[in-house]
Amino acid sequence: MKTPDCCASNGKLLPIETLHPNCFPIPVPANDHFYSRFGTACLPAKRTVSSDDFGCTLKPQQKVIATTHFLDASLVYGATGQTAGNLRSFRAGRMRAQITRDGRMFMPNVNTPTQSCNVATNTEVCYRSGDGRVNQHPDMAVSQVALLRLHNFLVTEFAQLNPQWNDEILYQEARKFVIAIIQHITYNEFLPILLGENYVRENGISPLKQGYSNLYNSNINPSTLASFAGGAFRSLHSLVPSVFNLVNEDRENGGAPTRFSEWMNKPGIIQRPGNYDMFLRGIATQPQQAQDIFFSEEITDLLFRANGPLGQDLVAKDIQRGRDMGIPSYNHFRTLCGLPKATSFDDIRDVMDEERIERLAKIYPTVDDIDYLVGGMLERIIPGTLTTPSFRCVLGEGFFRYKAGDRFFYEYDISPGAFSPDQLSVIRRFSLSTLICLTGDNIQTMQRNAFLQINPGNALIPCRQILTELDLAPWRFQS
Ligand code: HEM
Ligand SMILES: [Ca+2]
Repeated sequence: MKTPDCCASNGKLLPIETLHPNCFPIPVPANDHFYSRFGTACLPAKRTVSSDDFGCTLKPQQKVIATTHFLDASLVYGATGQTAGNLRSFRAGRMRAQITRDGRMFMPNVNTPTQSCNVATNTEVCYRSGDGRVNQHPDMAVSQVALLRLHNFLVTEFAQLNPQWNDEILYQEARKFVIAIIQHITYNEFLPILLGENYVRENGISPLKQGYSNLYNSNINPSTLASFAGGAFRSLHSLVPSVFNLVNEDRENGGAPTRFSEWMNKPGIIQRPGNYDMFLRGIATQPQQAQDIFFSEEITDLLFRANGPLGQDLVAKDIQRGRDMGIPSYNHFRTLCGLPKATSFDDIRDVMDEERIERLAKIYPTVDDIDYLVGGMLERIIPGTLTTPSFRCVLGEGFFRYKAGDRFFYEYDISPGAFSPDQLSVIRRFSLSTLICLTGDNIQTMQRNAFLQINPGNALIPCRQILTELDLAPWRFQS
């Protein structure tokens, strides 16, 4: 096993005074259900990058976000001009891509896969995209392939509609479209499921059905909230499955399910014949794990284990990250989210079951010590949502700000590049199922709402039918 950073090579804790200041290891109790088998008393963890690391002495210290704050498709195009430039072909607006011998498009490979992926040779697949996490697991890679294919499809269509458009115009128009559909799918299909139909409607989060939105407010800071990235949004790690089902057109298993921890940082599996479509159908078919206090052992015991017997614990890391980032305690978020401040453990009964409160009271000295992530996870789920009261208001606020604070958001007409009303109605009809149908190698059917299970009210329909809604005529330039 590789010697872990910030822990002794035998898996024991090092004396705190000998640690590098950026070390923040996680102590493991001797009776841990898994790690104790290996005699591990210490899980390596490092402090997050902060304003201090950039020589900024202003206090309080702030964490630094390595991507962009906005929903701007930086996973596809990169978060800096330099990355964006490296990913473009500078020909006909296209993104760089690799085309397999049988004509299928994937992201280009990094130069040294052995350094970036868990692969044995530099000839194996390991992708380059706008976000380093592209290779983290097969579904992440598949989602990025879909967006890359969408971009390169759009530039071909736009060039036919507008033979006079040059590389730069084609690239920017396609990029604008891809950003808009990520925003639209997120706000129209995903957030009602996460936060609840009524909540998104009542809090300005839902997209409009027609016309331009006037929600933009230059006083709203759209930066990612620490409590959002370092707390509330991580709660969805509970949904992560232990295997990915490979789903064929009959919605049956078309191959052995792939075990998560065997395919972390090893994306080549998606290029095997038939697999790209089977992963993509799997995203829309396989149920997620429940949003609850249970997590897959693939991520609590075996995260990034490479080929070894033990890995990292994502949930322990998430809790540690909250402390690292100085996220206030659970009680603080109760008051922010409209619940009364708890003066004792008994006061949390309004949102939490007794048995969980008792367990918390055994671990934390006072009710003010409960970590935000832990308290939020243990609250009762709000019916019709995937979240709890102390998470929902932070998630809602975060997503509200990404929209109300982004003057380029697709529903506004305030920037010179705003969509025309006709273009906007095409974007508004675009769904995750459109993306899957359009970018699959040979996917024939999809349910209308790909976030929800196939059922009589959300039945499989031909992709042909879904794709008739994608009419790009409004992109014909009229002078
Ligand atoms: C599918 C498998 C997933 C894996 C293996 C995974 C893994 C990770 C890892 C390793 C981190 C960094 C932990 C740290 O050192 O602080 C992280 C952070 C995070 N994850 Fe996940 N994750 C997954 C899915 C998700 C999902 C579905 C969501 C929410 C929709 C999510 C939201 C987040 C957020 C918000 C962060 C913090 C990012 C930041 O602060 O920049 N993750 N995840
Ligand atoms: Ca779960």
